[in-house]
Amino acid sequence: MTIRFIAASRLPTPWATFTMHGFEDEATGKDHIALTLGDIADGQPVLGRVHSECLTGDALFSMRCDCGYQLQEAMKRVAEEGRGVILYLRQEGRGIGLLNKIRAYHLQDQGADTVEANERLGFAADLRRYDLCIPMLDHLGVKGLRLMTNNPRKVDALSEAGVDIVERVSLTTGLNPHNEHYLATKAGKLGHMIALADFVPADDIDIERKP
Ligand SMILES: Nc1nc2c(ncn2[C@@H]2O[C@H](COP(=O)(O)OP(=O)(O)OP(=O)(O)O)[C@@H](O)[C@H]2O)c(=O)[nH]1
Ligand SMILES: [Zn+2]
Repeated sequence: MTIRFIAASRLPTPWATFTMHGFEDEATGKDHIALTLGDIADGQPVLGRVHSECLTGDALFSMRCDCGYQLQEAMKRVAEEGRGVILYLRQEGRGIGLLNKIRAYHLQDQGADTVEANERLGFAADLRRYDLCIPMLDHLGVKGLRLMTNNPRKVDALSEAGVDIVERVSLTTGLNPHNEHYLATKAGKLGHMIALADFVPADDIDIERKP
């Protein structure tokens, strides 16, 4: 696998002005990005998130999942700390791609849960890989992560790939009537370490895009 660094630029957001680093995966042709803030190459563990693309949640404000809320919260927390990294991986739909995710959503509209829908389409529940994080983090000089996630498989997969996860930081936000069942399935079938009672409800979150 060859991940090639292409270019970096400023990325002003409502929470901080991040540096955006663009990478290309030469094997798949996919591009991935990292948002960074502060000095993350000083050898100390870095607050971080490894976020999988969810066009519907991240860009279209979908309430079916918690992805957009988690991304916003992760960016906010990194900004508050003044230091951190967010790897944004183009592994849409847990690796099945956008159009297959829409197929899966169609099955979910008819009653399947998120895991059953993937299986009915002939996919495993989760096809993501995390080894591409290693060259990205190496390029950025990150030595260890305090990783914001509720997904134990992500922690294991990243550790197995060679990322030093020094701590798991919970990221429970964005609960709403449309994603309650989805989140319960993640806890029940995918092993996510979440209890619905811990969630910050979506109603309490501002989508802040003021200049
Ligand atoms: N196939 C499929 N993918 C989904 C569905 N809902 C969200 N996704 C994708 O799931 C990915 C996010 O994964 P999640 O399981 O929500 O979260 P996670 O990254 O495993 O764990 P956290 O770090 O706790 O957020 C993104 O790529 C989304 O596009 C769904 O119903 N079906
Ligand atoms: Zn999502």
